[in-house]
Amino acid sequence: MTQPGRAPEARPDKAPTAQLLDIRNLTVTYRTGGGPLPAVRGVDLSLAAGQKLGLAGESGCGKSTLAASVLRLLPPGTTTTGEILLGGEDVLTMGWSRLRAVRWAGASIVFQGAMHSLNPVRRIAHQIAEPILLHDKVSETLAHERVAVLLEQVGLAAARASAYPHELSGGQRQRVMIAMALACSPNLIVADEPTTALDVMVQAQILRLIGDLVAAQGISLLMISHDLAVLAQTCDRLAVMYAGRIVEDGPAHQVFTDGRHPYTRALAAAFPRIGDPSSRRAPHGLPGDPPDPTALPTGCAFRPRCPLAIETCAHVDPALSVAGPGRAAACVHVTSVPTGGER
Ligand SMILES: Nc1ncnc2c1ncn2[C@@H]1O[C@H](COP(=O)(O)OP(=O)(O)OP(=O)(O)O)[C@@H](O)[C@H]1O
Repeated sequence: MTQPGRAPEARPDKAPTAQLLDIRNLTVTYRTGGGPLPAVRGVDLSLAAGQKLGLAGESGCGKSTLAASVLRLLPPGTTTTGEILLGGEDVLTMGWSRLRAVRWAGASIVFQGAMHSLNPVRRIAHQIAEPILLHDKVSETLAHERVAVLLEQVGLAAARASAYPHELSGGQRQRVMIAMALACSPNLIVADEPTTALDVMVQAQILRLIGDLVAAQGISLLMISHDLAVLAQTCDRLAVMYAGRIVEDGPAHQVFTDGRHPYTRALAAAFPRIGDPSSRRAPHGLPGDPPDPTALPTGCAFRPRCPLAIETCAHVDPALSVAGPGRAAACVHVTSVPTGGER
């Protein structure tokens, strides 16, 4: 599906393409002891050059699986069908040497929990320099000069270059991960719950940092979170995922304040708006639980939790359809879901 996006910013060394990332009919099925587990089911999602797309949804809906697919980081035995076009090349079918070249330089990932992603016994300067040395084939001296620039960009003093990960705070470690993600000037950064486990103040700083850096450098961003409010603050566009499918997609502010799918509305109501004093209520969970991916209900997967479910919903699993200018939602009520206006 194609959505209008923010105009790409000037980036002399990278030619902007209409859709930098174009995911078509992606299905990902894990092999488990209990049989095949469909984690992503026929997803279409695209991202324009320079655009910031947020992907939201509750735990287990397939967000991380989708993120990992973009760089083919899924466990062996996982079946993936469809296409993931990155700059026009299909990541799912490219050879290993091309895939190695695309990782870091074409697209990079910032995972949640930097402590698990960083090597505890290597100084951070060496870890940030590693992808630069691997991809850009520059001298050690030049690589370390670039590390100093990157550290400054992510707000860390150059003196921290010699630190080991355990000598840094959680927020500082996440800044190191962002520096690594930027190291080879990728076209796309995928940030998978980049602020989970950080305190609220630090979360806001890190989100602002990611948003500012990608905007300044014209990098596209796919940011993943269960928190729609966080994504609405950082991204231009939001896609909402439920039980392995995209159920809504549209401009960030509109999706957050006036969701067209009942799940989007429930998710938006479950999180307060950051920095909005009128919404300082505790986040509350959605009633019920997401379905077991191996035993999905018939028809619409959201039906058992949906306040608007009707008989048709037991038989029809709706596809995404137009729900306004630049908007799409997958619900039989798509034209009749009452709009709530500003929350
Ligand atoms: N390696 C794996 N093997 C088998 N099943 C998996 C694997 N990784 C994830 N799953 C299952 O796939 C489904 C989607 O998981 P995924 O982690 O992609 O969701 P998520 O929305 O990112 O959730 P979270 O926010 O908790 O990370 C879940 O049912 C999960 O249990």
